[in-house]
Amino acid sequence: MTAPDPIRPLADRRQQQMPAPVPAGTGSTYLVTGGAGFIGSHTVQALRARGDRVVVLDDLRQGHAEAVPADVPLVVADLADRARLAEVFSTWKIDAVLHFAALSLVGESMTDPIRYCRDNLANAMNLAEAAVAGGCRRFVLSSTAALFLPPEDGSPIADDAVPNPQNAYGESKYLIERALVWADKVHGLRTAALRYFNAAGCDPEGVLGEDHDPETHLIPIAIDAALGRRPPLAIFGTDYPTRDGTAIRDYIHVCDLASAHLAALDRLEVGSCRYNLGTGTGTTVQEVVAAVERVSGRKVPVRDAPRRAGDPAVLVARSDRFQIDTGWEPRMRRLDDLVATAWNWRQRHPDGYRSRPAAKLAAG
Ligand SMILES: NC(=O)c1ccc[n+]([C@@H]2O[C@H](COP(=O)([O-])OP(=O)(O)OC[C@H]3O[C@@H](n4cnc5c(N)ncnc54)[C@H](O)[C@@H]3O)[C@@H](O)[C@H]2O)c1
Ligand SMILES: O=c1ccn([C@@H]2O[C@H](COP(=O)(O)OP(=O)(O)O[C@H]3O[C@H](CO)[C@H](O)[C@H](O)[C@H]3O)[C@@H](O)[C@H]2O)c(=O)[nH]1
Repeated sequence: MTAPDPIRPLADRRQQQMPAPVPAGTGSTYLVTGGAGFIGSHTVQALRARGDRVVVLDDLRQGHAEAVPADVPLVVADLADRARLAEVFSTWKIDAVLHFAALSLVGESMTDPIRYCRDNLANAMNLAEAAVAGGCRRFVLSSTAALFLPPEDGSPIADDAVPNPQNAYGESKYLIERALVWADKVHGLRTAALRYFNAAGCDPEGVLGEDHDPETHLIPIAIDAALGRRPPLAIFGTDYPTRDGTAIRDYIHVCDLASAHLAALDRLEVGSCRYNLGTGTGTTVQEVVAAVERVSGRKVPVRDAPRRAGDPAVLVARSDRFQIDTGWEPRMRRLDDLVATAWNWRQRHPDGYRSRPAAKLAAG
């Protein structure tokens, strides 16, 4: 590569094969896989806000080029493509990898477990191999609460709880965590496995949001049901042993997860680690519905439905160790505030990223 090309307009970026290197500057360069997706794009925003250089790799199967800032190189590639990965690490000097790109739906993993275990593990290993060959020493893995069999009493799950996945998605992430232990022991690739609980909400400015096709996550579905943009919300399970019979999750704001990644990158200077990331507060499906109704001022039409395969009754995190070790803490603690950010995004982008004009995007 010679002199950097100017960043191309959005329409061209979807076809872009290998963008120009980031211009030289100070600070680190981070490779964010899945950086056009929900949590990845918010993390790119946080990295850029503190002045870091970022390269995004995403094949856009779920992600959106519009979610990647115009001046951030976007490599449109599948992690299965090892030659492209090697090219990325030879084009840029990558200081750390943040690995978000994965198959990540609990329900789908219970109908296609082999694909989940194979693709998630193989793609992560392709990436780790390219990182090691490229001299990269830090790797942050998007892991999950689905690693755990929740305690019967519904108490918060600590970082040192023994993993016991209840679905193939969780198993695939545990396989990656295990394999990366060996990448550290043998190759010195330090890894932070961040087990997020339920990521939710959106950028408070309403620039970035959650836009999946199909959407499976509770809060955006409840919002669209309130708006009459989809059928009534199916409540998966009303006979759980919880305060109102619906399942309990720990909803953590996506911007708090993004800031946790910045803290984890610093934490990796000390060595490999694994942490649970949540708020420590459990919320039922019914309580989420009530919050959407308060924030939107609209009724959320609902219907009772059977439990979804692989769904535990209660998943709540203990993340005090991460807070003690790094000083990080979740800032968006009120459910209504969190839901309001998702509502704000939907108001401003009724059709998701498609609502956003490309010209405006390229500018910011
Ligand atoms: N959303 C949650 O509540 C949650 C909770 C725990 C863990 N996680 C994990 O966090 C990560 C990000 O989740 P998300 O909700 O932002 O998902 P997302 O689907 O919005 O983002 C994932 C991105 O990765 C890309 N991608 C997927 N497979 C790819 C491949 N083979 N090659 C290149 N790009 C690929 C997609 O196009 C998408 O842009 C995932 O690894 C997920 O397992 C998410
Ligand atoms: O239409 C819906 C959608 C969801 N739910 C319920 O709402 C809760 C949250 O479901 P989501 O689909 O929003 O999120 P999950 O808990 O299934 O999974 C999310 O968090 C997990 C960790 O807790 C994983 O990491 C996963 O990647 C991520 O999608 C669950 O009890 C689910 O059964 C419904 O009742 N109806």
